Amino acid sequence: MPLDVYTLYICELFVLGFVSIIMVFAWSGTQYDRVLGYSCLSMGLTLLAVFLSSLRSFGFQFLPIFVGNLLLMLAYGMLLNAFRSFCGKPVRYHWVLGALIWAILCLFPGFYHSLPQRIFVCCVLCILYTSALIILLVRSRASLQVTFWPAQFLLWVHLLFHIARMLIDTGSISKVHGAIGGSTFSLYVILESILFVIGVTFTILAMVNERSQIMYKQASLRDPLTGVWNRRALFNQADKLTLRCSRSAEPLSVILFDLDHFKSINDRYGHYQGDRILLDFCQVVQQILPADGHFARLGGEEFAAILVVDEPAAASLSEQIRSAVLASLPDNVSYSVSIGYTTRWLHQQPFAESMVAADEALYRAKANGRNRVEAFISPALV
Ligand SMILES: Nc1nc2c(ncn2[C@@H]2O[C@H](COP(=O)(O)OP(=O)(O)OP(=O)(O)O)[C@@H](O)[C@H]2O)c(=O)[nH]1
Repeated sequence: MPLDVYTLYICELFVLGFVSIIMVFAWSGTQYDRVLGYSCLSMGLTLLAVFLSSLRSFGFQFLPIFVGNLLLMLAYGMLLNAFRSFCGKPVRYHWVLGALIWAILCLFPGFYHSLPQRIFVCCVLCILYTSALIILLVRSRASLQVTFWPAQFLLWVHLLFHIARMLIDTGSISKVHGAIGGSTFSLYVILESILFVIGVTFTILAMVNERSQIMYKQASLRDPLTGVWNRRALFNQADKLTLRCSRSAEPLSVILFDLDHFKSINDRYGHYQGDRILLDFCQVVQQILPADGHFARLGGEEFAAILVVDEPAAASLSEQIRSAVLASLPDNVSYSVSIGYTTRWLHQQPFAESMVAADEALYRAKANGRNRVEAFISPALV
């Protein structure tokens, strides 16, 4: 059974209306996320463009040809803005370029009255916009683990369709009134655009949802002030490292840090300065620790690191950190740190026991005058 252009038209208007409503609800539900905001505008403009295109069957020329396609280019521009916002890029003039080119070309009667030329330019602009969306998607690969490939697939199908249309659609006038573009190829254009609109709507919703989930997950594992891992993340990581070390018979070292007399620093210089010292301390430690070390803020002015290194390496790193902290004078404020560490080779014991041992060493560092490094001494050796 051949596809009927009028039925497809109604389907497209219905689908566009429906996805526009979904987008508006999703946009308000996400506290007016910019990506969804631009997507709403894109859907709304496409709906208007398709409606104006249907006026061709009532004998209109200017509204479907000039205004309809102009709105379609603006809709692509809004989609570009949505993807740029997703990448964290500012919205510039790019989104209006397609519409501008269309408006200028329509000033030439030769172009305005030539269906093949209009189809060719429309295809080129669609290909350019879709290519830009693909490039932006590749740039945001890091924040898209699940949605990346479906989104790529969708955009590549759209791109290839328009390349094929450029080669196949000769612009022969359709005998059926009301076809988008007015050519016999219009049936396929409407069909593809219905599928693209549905696909792009759910892809954008999935992209925004995935990004939020990653953000919330990151936030639940990071310390909001310093940006380093928090206690929960450290313990998650510790479980993995303990398993790895027990399999490979590698040593696991735990180092605990506690800034000295931090209360008096807060009292003397203020809480804001105290925060700056916490940030400085994290910077100093991260410059010294090996890249595969895990460093976290346990709370207040207490920090911990877990590393797959033996005792001499743990002692050397601790000493380096202690002296680097002393030499670092953020805003000319001097501060110091007490450090306790422990190293274990056999990992039958839970990780929490290593924490208790390192804490015991830290307690001795404080008791012995602060600004020093102490190792855990096993009771069997005392
Ligand atoms: N500026 C700032 N201060 C904090 C933060 N979290 C905890 N503190 C302060 O850290 C101080 C910790 O004080 P104490 O536990 O008495 O320890 P201390 O003064 O460092 O003394 P010792 O550990 O014995 O050397 C308290 O005054 C807390 O208010 C924070 O996020 N920012």
